[in-house]
Amino acid sequence: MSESNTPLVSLDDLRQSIDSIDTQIHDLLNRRASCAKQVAEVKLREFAAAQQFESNTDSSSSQQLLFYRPEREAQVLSRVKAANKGPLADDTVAFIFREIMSACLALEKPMEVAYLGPLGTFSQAAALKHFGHAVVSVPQSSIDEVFAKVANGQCHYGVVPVENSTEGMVSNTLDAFINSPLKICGELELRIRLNLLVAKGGKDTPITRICAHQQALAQSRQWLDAHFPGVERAAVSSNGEAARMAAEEEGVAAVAGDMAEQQYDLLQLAANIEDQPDNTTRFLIIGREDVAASGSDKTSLVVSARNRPGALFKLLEPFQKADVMLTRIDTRPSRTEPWTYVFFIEFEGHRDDSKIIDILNDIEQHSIMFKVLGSYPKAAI
Ligand SMILES: C=C(O[C@@H]1C=C(C(=O)O)C=C[C@H]1O)C(=O)O
Repeated sequence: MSESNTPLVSLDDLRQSIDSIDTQIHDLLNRRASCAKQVAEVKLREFAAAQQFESNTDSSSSQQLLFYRPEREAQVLSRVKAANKGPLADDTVAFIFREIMSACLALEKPMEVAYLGPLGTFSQAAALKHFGHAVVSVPQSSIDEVFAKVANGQCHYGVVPVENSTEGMVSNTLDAFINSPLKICGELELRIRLNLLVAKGGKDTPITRICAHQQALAQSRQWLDAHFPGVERAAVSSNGEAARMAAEEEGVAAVAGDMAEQQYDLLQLAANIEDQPDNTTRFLIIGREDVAASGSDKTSLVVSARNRPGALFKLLEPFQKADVMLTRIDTRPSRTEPWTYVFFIEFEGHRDDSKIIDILNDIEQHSIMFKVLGSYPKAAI
């Protein structure tokens, strides 16, 4: 036997080591959870004291009790990734800590997160990726409903798709922001893998209709043209809904992801049918409160300029002058009068940074409508 094949330590010894490490991990997890519970008590005390102070001074601040702190969670995730020495991958370590924080936070207060349902959509996968599996994810029938549930306080946060690397912006989400009081509290990206799904037992049934959300149909258009030319395609409210239809209706196939496949116990006829191999969707987290700076943030704003030459240049010039990186700009019809537009501008930095305060003041002077949608930590996982 060559030297490299000679076990240095016996299997029994290794398993004993693992058992002893597990005991330590277990103990540390519960010690961490106890700390998080104490944090909750401190937050409660500070909140009660602030309320008391307010009632004495008759001020009308709308201070909220905030258990969940997006900026702190982003810092924890960035720190563990930066400190990771392997052999586990940085992303793997971040996912594990994501779940640990989610479980700790659930001891403080289980959060309810609204997403575009039904069960099994990419929006639900995004909600669980961002908040971890200890949150209660609450399906909604439309993006507008997600906004409404958060705005009226029935859910703590919402998750909405905002752009896809193949298909571009999700106009419904951008339009919803224009009149919404909600703030952007976070962002995340999700790799979108699409499968062609039918009911179990439907392998030999001819496919007469292919259903999916319009984004998923668009993201797999070339594949569907090549493999199912002439078969009717129907855009439905979500991929989850398409999966539900495929489970119930003979001859219906759905284009949807793994979660929908499991949720409705479907049969996969073809995997990864998306036309772009790196098909990715970016989601935003919406909430009612502003988020403090994490040290690595983005800011989004919606602005409308006077219809005159150089107006867009005037809006963008302050970024160039201050050397601030723009990460995205979109245009939508203003919906107040024809041929007027609003711009969604997204850039690096937090609205409390002095450099950004100056830029925002400058832009506000050159705009007829101006709203900061929020400053939030850059995606950490
Ligand atoms: C523990 C805290 O509260 C929550 C739980 C966190 C955690 O488990 O690390 C981090 C931020 C908050 O969402 C805190 O604010 O520090």
